[in-house]
Amino acid sequence: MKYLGQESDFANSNAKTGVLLINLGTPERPVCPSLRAYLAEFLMDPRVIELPSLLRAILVRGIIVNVRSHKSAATYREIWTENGSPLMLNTVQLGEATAALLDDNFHVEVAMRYGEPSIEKQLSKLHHAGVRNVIAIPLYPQYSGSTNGSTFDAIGKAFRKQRWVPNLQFVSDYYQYDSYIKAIGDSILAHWQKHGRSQKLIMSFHGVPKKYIERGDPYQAQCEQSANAIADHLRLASDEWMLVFQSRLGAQEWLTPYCDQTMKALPQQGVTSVDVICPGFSADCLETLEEIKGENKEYFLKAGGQKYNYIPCLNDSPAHAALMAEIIRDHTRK
Ligand SMILES: C=CC1=C(C)c2cc3[nH]c(cc4nc(cc5[nH]c(cc1n2)c(C)c5CCC(=O)O)C(CCC(=O)O)=C4C)c(C)c3C=C
Ligand SMILES: [Fe+2]
Ligand SMILES: [Fe+2]
Repeated sequence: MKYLGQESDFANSNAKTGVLLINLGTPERPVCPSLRAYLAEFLMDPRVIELPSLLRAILVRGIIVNVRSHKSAATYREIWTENGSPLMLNTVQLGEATAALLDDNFHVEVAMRYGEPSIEKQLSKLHHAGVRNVIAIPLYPQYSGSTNGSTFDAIGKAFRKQRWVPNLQFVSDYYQYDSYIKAIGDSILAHWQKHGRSQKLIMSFHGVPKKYIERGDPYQAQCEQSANAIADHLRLASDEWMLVFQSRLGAQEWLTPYCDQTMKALPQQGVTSVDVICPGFSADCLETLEEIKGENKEYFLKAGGQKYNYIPCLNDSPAHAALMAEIIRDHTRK
């Protein structure tokens, strides 16, 4: 049969709202074969690497997957916990904390854009629970085609298989929510109260190739607005904070200033203590724990820096769950 569905769907259908919290994904295990599968699925997404498909296949399957899987598996092993990948654990816990704030009219599931649990599988779970209204929240506060746009593609692809497509509210971004800015700002204040304050606050966002912005991706502008709002919330002067972009891949130009170059340069400019936060990541993961908390700390200290404090993501904190619940209520069909 071309479309999925059955007659009992009528009897099962109910007024419940299904919520899907969607994060990027993570390899199944921190070993080379899992990394190969994960990186191939992720990087073959045309939204992530914008190249003609044949060129992308040559680059990804022929080069990146082969070159990167081994090293990437080793870095994942450094952050892996006995319960699995931090990104997965933190996201599942955020889902549970969010569900606890909602009443029985809501059914919350967590999905991953790449790997498991897949968007298709989790949407079908909601369908079997009788849900006729779905709110999908990609867990990236700032919109980029490479993340939020790609998540939308996967939802559309899954619905293309269903006979009875539900109502869908897709949350394109949520960087403008006061509760988001306040949650990040307050987590920085709490960190300062406990550990003291450094000379500069560094806000590091995942980068994207510069040409994506030139082609109309609003990501950079949304990161800048978020960082400015967080700095305003903390009443910081312009020389007390800085926005940087991390995680670039390949030879082309990505958004600047680059995080790694900044960390290597700051001590020479007289900045020897920094607090670093990643406001664009909803859950701690490889990119925050290994790259920011580990690798960039090393660059900074090696360059003469003395104090480098990493401030964790919002993860399953009460303020983060409350933010999710607020977004869900705002997008619930009246
Ligand atoms: C061209 C490549 C990439 C683009 C564009 C990109 C955008 C992008 N990614 C995130 C969030 C995350 N990325 C993560 C890992 C990761 N990202 C890339 C490449 C691109 N990302 C790679 C190759 C990897 C894998 C890790 C590695 O081998 O280094 C993760 C962490 C996943 C985890 O399991 O912990 C997140 C989260 C955003 C927000 C973004 C654009 C805005
Ligand atoms: Fe990424
Ligand atoms: Fe990275």
